[in-house]
Amino acid sequence: MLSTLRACALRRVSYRPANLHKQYTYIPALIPPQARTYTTKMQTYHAVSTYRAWRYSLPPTSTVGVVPTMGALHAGHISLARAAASENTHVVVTIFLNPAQFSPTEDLASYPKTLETDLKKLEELNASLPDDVPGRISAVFVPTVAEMYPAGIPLVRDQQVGTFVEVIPLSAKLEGGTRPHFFRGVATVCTKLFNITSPNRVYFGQKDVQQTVIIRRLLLDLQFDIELRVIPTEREQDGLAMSSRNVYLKGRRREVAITIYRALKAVEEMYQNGENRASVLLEKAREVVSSAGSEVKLDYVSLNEPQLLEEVETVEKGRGIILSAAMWVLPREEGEGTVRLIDNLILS
Ligand SMILES: Nc1ncnc2c1ncn2[C@@H]1O[C@H](COP(=O)(O)OP(=O)(O)OP(=O)(O)O)[C@@H](O)[C@H]1O
Ligand SMILES: CC(C)(CO)[C@@H](O)C(=O)[O-]
Ligand code: BAL
Repeated sequence: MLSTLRACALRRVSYRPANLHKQYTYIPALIPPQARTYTTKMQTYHAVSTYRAWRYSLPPTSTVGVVPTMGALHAGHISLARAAASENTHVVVTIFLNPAQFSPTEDLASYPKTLETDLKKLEELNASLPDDVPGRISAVFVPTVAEMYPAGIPLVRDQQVGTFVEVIPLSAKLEGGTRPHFFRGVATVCTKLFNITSPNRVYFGQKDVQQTVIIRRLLLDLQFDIELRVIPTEREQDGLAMSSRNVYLKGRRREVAITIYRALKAVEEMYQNGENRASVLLEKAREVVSSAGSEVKLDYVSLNEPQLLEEVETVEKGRGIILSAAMWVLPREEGEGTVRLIDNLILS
């Protein structure tokens, strides 16, 4: 097996589990020492042309793992970058607050922007990675809106011109019910980012589970030669999924935010105790959220299979059924906005 892997690495052929009928495991020694980049300084690129000049200068033995983000980095993003460093010679983090995935009534204007701290966190990660980790963050791609959308990008869909990517009907389900514009914006920007950054692998978080299902489909349908990695959700001590938007939650609102995770865990426990009817399981989640009072409101809770996101009536073992929910934390004081949280667990 080792020689097969080494041959794959040297020919820059993807090492796919399907080839080996085995679960993927990373073996650091397979990355040739000459392709390692410990001493490379992390560079920030704002233009597609300068990024590409760097990307095309890499030796063919290099592998590039890309972590797309909207910035305001937290431990969840860092775990994606760490995973990318563990199996690529170069990690590229993209930071782009993508207007196309926001509706005119959403929080594009107030979304946290912390570029300086973000870059510092990535430098710190680089410094903390042990020697046997083959990759480092070599590049941070921080494009301007004009660079990504040369024709401009008004938030009103009817006013948008240019090329857009839609993954149907997946994009209309779950999150798409409340955010119909959302996945068109995500699929479009990810297609652009993949074309620009030329990754071998891309890293997405389980927290945005529908996004991972859509990206998997997009990679397949548009024939991208890119492997998708889905990284487990990083959580706060009480279980709240880390999210850039958590900075909006202070005091009492932070306390009640945990309700979404409690609801999912209550369903998981019920399932583990033998209940597998979706209607009963989902009712349990609704009960947990409604008993938390009027400060939170459930948007949806759903049980879906992981390929087409079809709703299921019973949770069958071994299918990786997705239990997902979205919940609003309502304003308490003048000037506060509603905060929408999402979370999910896989019932396996
Ligand atoms: N808690 C987390 N654990 C693991 N990955 C995460 C976590 N939160 C976000 N990610 C992943 O990081 C990537 C970039 O996400 P993004 O920049 O939108 O951050 P976010 O915290 O999800 O922000 P938002 O508050 O807007 O939802 C996505 O693939 C996302 O799934
Ligand atoms: C994938 C992404 C960076 C596209 O803007 C965004 O949807 C996110 O951060 O999850
Ligand atoms: N990670 C999700 C990005 C968004 O809500 O726009």
